[in-house]
Amino acid sequence: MKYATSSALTIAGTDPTGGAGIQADLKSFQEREVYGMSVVTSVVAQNTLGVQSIEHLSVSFIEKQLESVFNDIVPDVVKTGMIATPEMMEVVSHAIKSNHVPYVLDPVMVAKSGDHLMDKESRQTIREALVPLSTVITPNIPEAEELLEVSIQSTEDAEIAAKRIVEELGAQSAIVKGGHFAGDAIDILFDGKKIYKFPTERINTKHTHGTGCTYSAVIAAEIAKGKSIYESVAIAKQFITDAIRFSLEIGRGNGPTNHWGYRLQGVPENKTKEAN
Ligand SMILES: Nc1ncnc2c1ncn2[C@@H]1O[C@H](COP(=O)(O)OP(=O)(O)OP(=O)(O)O)[C@@H](O)[C@H]1O
Ligand SMILES: Cc1ncc(CO)c(N)n1
Repeated sequence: MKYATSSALTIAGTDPTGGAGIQADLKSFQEREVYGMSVVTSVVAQNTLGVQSIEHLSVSFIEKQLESVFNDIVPDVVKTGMIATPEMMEVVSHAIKSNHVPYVLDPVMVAKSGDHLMDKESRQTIREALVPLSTVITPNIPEAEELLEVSIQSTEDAEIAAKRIVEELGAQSAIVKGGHFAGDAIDILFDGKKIYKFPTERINTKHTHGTGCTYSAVIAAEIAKGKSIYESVAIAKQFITDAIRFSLEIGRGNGPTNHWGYRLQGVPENKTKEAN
């Protein structure tokens, strides 16, 4: 028997330790019961301690991978993460434009460890080549600051930033994530009409490697199923909160989130450990 499914394609870099990048995206798609596909842009030697080295695939080979996917399975959504150079952005932009698919843009610039994942020129190109194509863009505070060349110090600043990313840079909707603020983790969504706030209590943990990748991948998975932006963000916010709350004791640095954390809600304490 064949079983109908939605599908999602991530175009991003890798994390061989499985917490961020393509690996986090595929785990998230799977948890949300969406068929996951991936096109690799850069192979990153990284772990929970930081980034050790990066090798970019050639633009022509990225293009070949995109053709292999789109000539066979047109995804219900595309999500992009690490796209390191302007040339890579051009081929990705072409694939998204010619296939008219919903597009979740995670403008990955710097890893939690502080290592740069994108060169300086690309931070300019992303604004022109990718932001106007996005159904939703998911910057953290430093990324929103970089996109708009402003300083964001408060939730009110984040609201203004989300609006400006839509009205001035041309995204259809924008979520400015509050993970980098002190206090509650409040994400701000502007969907082109209204501002919505998604607050959660900050979980006191250092294990937040790959939170942004996981969050945007879940948003993408829900959009693939036809959910609204608001519903997709609400589901993703719950998912990432549980993934951080039940983060895994693995690795020697800032450990990964737990992609099956949401399944542990209500599981007896002896089977789980609160993150700390
Ligand atoms: N300590 C925390 N407690 C609760 N929620 C958090 C915490 N840290 C991040 N979040 C939430 O996780 C999601 C991802 O946001 P974050 O700002 O961490 O992304 P990011 O910096 O792009 O992540 P990364 O670059 O490491 O993948 C947001 O919903 C944010 O509010
Ligand atoms: C490949 C990749 N994409 C995104 C991030 C952001 O956390 C990371 N660390 N690595």
